[in-house]
Amino acid sequence: MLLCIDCGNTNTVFSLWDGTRFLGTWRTSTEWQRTADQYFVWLTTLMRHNQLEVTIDEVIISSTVPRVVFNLRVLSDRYFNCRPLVVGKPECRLPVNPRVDEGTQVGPDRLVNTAGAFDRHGGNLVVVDFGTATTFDVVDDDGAYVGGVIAPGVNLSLEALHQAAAALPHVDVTKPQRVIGTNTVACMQSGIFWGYVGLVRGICDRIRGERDRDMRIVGTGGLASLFAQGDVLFDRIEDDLTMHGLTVIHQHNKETA
Ligand SMILES: Nc1ncnc2c1ncn2[C@@H]1O[C@H](COP(=O)(O)OP(=O)(O)OP(=O)(O)O)[C@@H](O)[C@H]1O
Ligand SMILES: CC(C)(CO)[C@@H](O)C(=O)NCCC(=O)O
Ligand SMILES: [K+]
Repeated sequence: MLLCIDCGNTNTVFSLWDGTRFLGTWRTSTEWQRTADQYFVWLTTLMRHNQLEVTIDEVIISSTVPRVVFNLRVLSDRYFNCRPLVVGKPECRLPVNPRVDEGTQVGPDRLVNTAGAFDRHGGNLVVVDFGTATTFDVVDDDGAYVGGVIAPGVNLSLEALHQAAAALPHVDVTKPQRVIGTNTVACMQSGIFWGYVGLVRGICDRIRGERDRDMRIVGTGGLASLFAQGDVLFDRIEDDLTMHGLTVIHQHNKETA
């Protein structure tokens, strides 16, 4: 059984892949101090809760936080008796290598999203991922990551507004009924919601223009479906895109071993 670990700057997601489907997905906050023993107790408790009595013998990790990889390696080694495949490390082969400026370390989550989206939809895609940052990954017709856009994440922007301005409260992201807010919270929600709808629309239009061809847009991450309520932003929304990408890269490494 394969354990896929997607570690972002805010959250770390674990999914169990039996070769055909995901048996379970569990989320925890990303903390580099968390030990292998803590991960194991947490994971086995949840697996037992879901009546999953399976043996994990393979692990793949994508981490945008380098520090957490150490304890996840210890987890794999100590409890699952295997060496994990770590996306972005030289020993982890990608289906297609990225084409970016020399010396650029592309975020592993973006490489994984690229592999997952290309596997499902073929080339000429833009993957929009609403995580800690809002990222746009441009996928060429051969499946190569060829660059993209990094914008501040939605929750990060809201938090920054609250932190920087004494009179602005903490607000949740929702779709406001109107653009013109008549109270502080409504004004902030409008700025975030319609602001990000415009940001996504504008950037995707410009990417299409710059590439001079049609590009299909795939949305992923917790907030994709919320922003899709504001405009026709995506051709597809896929919540499991990163996890799917991890299984694709894992399979590729098995086949080319
Ligand atoms: N309406 C909402 N308002 C605020 N946050 C939301 C809402 N819906 C979903 N989310 C957030 O989206 C998150 C899931 O998004 P995702 O896993 O893509 O990114 P992340 O975990 O925040 O970032 P990263 O992957 O960079 O760690 C959840 O943690 C949840 O807090
Ligand atoms: C942009 C984030 C933070 C999004 O998770 C991550 O992909 C990352 O740390 N990237 C490194 C820089 C880059 O992708 O070009
Ligand atoms: K993510």
